[in-house]
Amino acid sequence: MTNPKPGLKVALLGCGVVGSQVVRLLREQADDLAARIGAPLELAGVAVRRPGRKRDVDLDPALITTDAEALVTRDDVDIVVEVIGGIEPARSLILAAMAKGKSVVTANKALLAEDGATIHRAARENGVDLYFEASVAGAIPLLRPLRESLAGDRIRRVLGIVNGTTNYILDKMDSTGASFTEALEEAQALGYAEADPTADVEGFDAAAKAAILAGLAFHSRVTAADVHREGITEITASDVASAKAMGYVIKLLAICAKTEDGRSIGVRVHPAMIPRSHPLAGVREAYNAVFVEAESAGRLMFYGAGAGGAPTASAVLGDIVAVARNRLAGTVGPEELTYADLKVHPMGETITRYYVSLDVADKPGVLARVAEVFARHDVSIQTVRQEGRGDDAQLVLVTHQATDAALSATVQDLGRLDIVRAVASVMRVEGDDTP
Ligand SMILES: NC(=O)C1=CN([C@@H]2O[C@H](COP(=O)(O)OP(=O)(O)OC[C@H]3O[C@@H](n4cnc5c(N)ncnc54)[C@H](O)[C@@H]3O)[C@@H](O)[C@H]2O)C=CC1
Ligand SMILES: N[C@@H](CC=O)C(=O)O
Ligand code: NA
Repeated sequence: MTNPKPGLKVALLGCGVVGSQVVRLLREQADDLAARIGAPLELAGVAVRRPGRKRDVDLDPALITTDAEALVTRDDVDIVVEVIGGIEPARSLILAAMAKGKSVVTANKALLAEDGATIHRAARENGVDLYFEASVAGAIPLLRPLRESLAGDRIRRVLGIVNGTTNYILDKMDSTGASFTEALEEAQALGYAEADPTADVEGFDAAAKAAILAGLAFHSRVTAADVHREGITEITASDVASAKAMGYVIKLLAICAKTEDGRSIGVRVHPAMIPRSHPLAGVREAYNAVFVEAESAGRLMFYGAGAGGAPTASAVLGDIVAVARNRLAGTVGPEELTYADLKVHPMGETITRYYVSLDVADKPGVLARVAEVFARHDVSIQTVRQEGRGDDAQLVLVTHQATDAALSATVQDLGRLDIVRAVASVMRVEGDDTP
């Protein structure tokens, strides 16, 4: 095959789980990529931290460098692919590359959620591309559909499972009755969770993704600090069993929603019970799935692998092809739009439902006193289930919709009642309105 145009040179930053698969795919699919782009791609260099390390891919020693800054500013480099992760030196390297006119592809959700403003501004000012499909829900085409395919619609809500590790843990707890610790150990043994899994299990990874999704969906600036975040470390086998008994399953959800009046948005990540009939309930193991609800398109669901070297590299390669085509055409893709400038409202204003499990004294009048606390805060109860256990009983209540502030004030007051031995568990209930 002859290629009519000169090749485009790609500099790769980081050669770990994702980077090594990017190298493999660039190599294995070189002819297809050249045909699709209209010019060949050439790996100009690979910046690594430890050159001697054994990797999943063989690298020509001549391509390896530890001087990432020199690589990204080299005159012959067209596209920089950043798969190092973290804030620094990733941010400085991306900015240095853009200042030299290179387009950038990154999978770095942490950086985009913390300081996306700086990176997007640099792309705009330097007239270069910034593509980041791999940063949210790995292989799943999600950001490009939001930025491009749905550019003619109005998005109301984005709701999904965007962290594979926590979905694997919750799925194992649900299907085998395992404890959180047992399920986490399994996830680590299978390589889903990091040795330090804090970013996954405490919800930081999902919160960064929620910030990116909300920004794109609602054309507003949203950072990780704006996202209400709760992880899954407190979920017990007994919570999972109670959810099951009531026809629910517990999932870590990312929810980005515009208020009814369209004046603000809520962005939150927390575990929630969803009905077992909900499509997200069937998302098993480490898979991700995201619902997008738009005014004209209605409900759309995106499903697939949210993590892993090859799946994530697939999204990176898709971005490289798009950026390469843009460069050959002398253009750039759509830039970040924050014209709507919607503010993120506090969690207390969010409308949601609660599941509340109380250990109470098993004597007459208990239910009435508990119901009075709900009524005092104007929270209506949808269902009550009571199980006697000798002197004690367990009372399980599910509410109708109310503000999160009213619900949490209710729970606080319930804890003060002398007949309540313990507030055993509290969880939000979501998805009853989504088929
Ligand atoms: N692994 C996955 O499933 C997914 C990862 N991502 C994102 O992709 C990025 C890369 O993730 P992984 O490949 O999993 O991480 P990793 O830790 O396997 O690879 C990162 C590599 O960068 C190297 N590195 C660190 N500092 C460097 C420097 N200054 N110069 C050159 N190399 C340096 C590290 O030595 C390491 O080999 C992160 O932003 C991550 O959030 C996104 C979606 C899924
Ligand atoms: N740790 C993340 C990987 C991709 O973003 C996850 O488990 O989903
Ligand atoms: Na994606």
